[in-house]
Amino acid sequence: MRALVVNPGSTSLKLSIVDDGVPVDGAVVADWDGGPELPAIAELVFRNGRVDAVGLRVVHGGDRTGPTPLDENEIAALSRFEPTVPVHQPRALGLARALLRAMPGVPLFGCYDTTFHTRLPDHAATYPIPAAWRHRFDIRRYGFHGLSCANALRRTADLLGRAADSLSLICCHLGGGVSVTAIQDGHSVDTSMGFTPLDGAPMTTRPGSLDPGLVLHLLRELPLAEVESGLNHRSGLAGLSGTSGDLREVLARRAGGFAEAERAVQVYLHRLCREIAAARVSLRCLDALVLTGGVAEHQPGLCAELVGGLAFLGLATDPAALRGSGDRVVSPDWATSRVLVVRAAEELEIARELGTVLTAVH
Ligand SMILES: Nc1ncnc2c1ncn2[C@@H]1O[C@H](COP(=O)(O)OP(=O)(O)O)[C@@H](O)[C@H]1O
Ligand SMILES: CC(=O)OP(=O)(O)O
Ligand SMILES: [Mg+2]
Repeated sequence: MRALVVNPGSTSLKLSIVDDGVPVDGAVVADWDGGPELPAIAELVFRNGRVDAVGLRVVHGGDRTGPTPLDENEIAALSRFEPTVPVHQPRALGLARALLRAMPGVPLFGCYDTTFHTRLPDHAATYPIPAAWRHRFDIRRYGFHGLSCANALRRTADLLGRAADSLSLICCHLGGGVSVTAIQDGHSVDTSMGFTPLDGAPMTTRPGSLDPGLVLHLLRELPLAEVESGLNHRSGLAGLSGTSGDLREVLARRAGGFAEAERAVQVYLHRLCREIAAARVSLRCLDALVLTGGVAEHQPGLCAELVGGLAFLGLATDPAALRGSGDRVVSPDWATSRVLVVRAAEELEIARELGTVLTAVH
């Protein structure tokens, strides 16, 4: 089966062709403005020939436990999550509508970040707020980056020669968005992103967890739209460092001796360590910490700093292994738990999910 995979992230749009589980071609629209980018999609499909199906990463799928065919009704149903996921959901659904028009007759499926977290235990998913609010507004921890977690789990099982459902892992996704997920028995048992992808560790432009009283205070002082845009687009590393929030830029400023950039990195690492330590509480043991996403793939120095703060969990990195490339173990043999760096191959997970649903249909 040849699949076109469309992955709209907060900082880029990634397009891939996956042929029987093997990525054969791709394109990345960096600094993506949210448009449907049909010329880039058309060029990729033209170069590779007909595709059997299209898989679109949709960040919020509610309680959907697997891919669903996207038609006008399903897109309308998914649009109820646009207000709580304003950076991703409207853009993904805009792409869905454009793909339906541009590629009629090719099955289009939504594949969801939330699916991997649908079996979160009740105590991890439930917020301590009035029951009436929880029920009326479907308020619970949904969790995101699940396609990346599923891929990280599969790759870790391969690399460690273990069955996926026997592993206790912490998966740390470090991209435009950042999340930390505790994985046990093959599924998510706790995760740092919550009702929305604003929660958890600081990100490129999002703050991660905040005192709810702080948000209430801002809402008394500023219009809702300004608070919303400030928390989605001007917080996190951007807000701390006065840059775009791209870690390449933050680290370059830090190397140039800018104190705000140094503090930004320290806040980022401290809060990440807190989330990782918190995730450990949900696991029976810790077989491995898996680092994935653009930052994990391209910034070995920062990975070493992060893991340096986690020695109390039995974690360490090996400098020579960190300098290597590809999916790999980067911890020394003497460490109690492994550390791995794995590419965030969400496209492979999406293609795998498509393969499963299409085989079931035929
Ligand atoms: N050398 C690099 N090349 C690409 N991205 C990098 C590099 N170094 C750090 N990054 C970080 O990776 C992030 C992008 O990660 P990625 O997983 O592709 O994000 P997303 O899927 O959210 O768009 C950028 O925000 C950037 O800070
Ligand atoms: C959910 C989320 O934040 O995704 P991304 O990292 O791709 O922006
Ligand atoms: Mg991403």
